[in-house]
Amino acid sequence: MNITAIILAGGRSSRMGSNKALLELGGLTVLERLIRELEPIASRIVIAGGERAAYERFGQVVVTDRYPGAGPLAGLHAGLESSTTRWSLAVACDTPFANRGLFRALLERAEAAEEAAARAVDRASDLAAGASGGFAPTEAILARTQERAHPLLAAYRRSVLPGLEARLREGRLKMTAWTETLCTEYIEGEALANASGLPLEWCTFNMNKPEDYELARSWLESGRSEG
Ligand SMILES: Nc1nc2c(ncn2[C@@H]2O[C@H](COP(=O)(O)OP(=O)(O)OP(=O)(O)O)[C@@H](O)[C@H]2O)c(=O)[nH]1
Repeated sequence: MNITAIILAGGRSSRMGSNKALLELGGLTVLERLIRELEPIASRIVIAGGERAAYERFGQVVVTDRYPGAGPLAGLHAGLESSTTRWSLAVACDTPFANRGLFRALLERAEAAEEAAARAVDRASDLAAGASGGFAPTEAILARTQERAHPLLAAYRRSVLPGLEARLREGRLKMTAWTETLCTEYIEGEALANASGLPLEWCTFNMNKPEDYELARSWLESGRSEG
């Protein structure tokens, strides 16, 4: 199944004090690391948000938020709007260790969800007209660790777009409040660690503050983070 990858790279990076997407780790910017990991998985990579000029050199599609200042939900919206595939991966530009193993696991779950949806449609057409069998297709697959679900290490079905846009119009911008309304599956615990080949704490690690960046650098230097 073809899948689009959306890297969210807008926002203010106010806690970091400089653009998180362009922080360097192991000789590459975080954005380049993510692109390298996504290229074998995704048919198209979209960088959502931020200043177009800052990202054009990476050779990917760059899209602008249609709801500027509305945060990650607006970035996901811009990316999904430009996506031409039924499912899209979404990843934050501040998760430096998200890797192809994790992305492949999300893609495989999306494929399984799509097959289940297709089977349900077949079953419904065998039943009396109008009967749906009560099946609700999976619309989102999220990584989840003990502390929380990670809506920006996830896959989304394009069908979430109208609901997402409605929330943006209403100014309801909290991402987890929105994902809780979706029909969601999770990849968690050992499955996450196995897929990534990384310690669990690294899989979803994101860098918000300078000390997080320092920690990521020290992990990388210790040689433990290369999968
Ligand atoms: N396209 C887009 N992406 C965003 C926006 N706000 C945040 N993001 C992205 O969403 C992810 C999570 O961002 P946050 O850490 O919540 O916010 P931030 O603005 O990057 O950082 P802070 O200013 O420190 O809160 C990162 O990948 C950001 O680049 C936005 O308004 N538009």
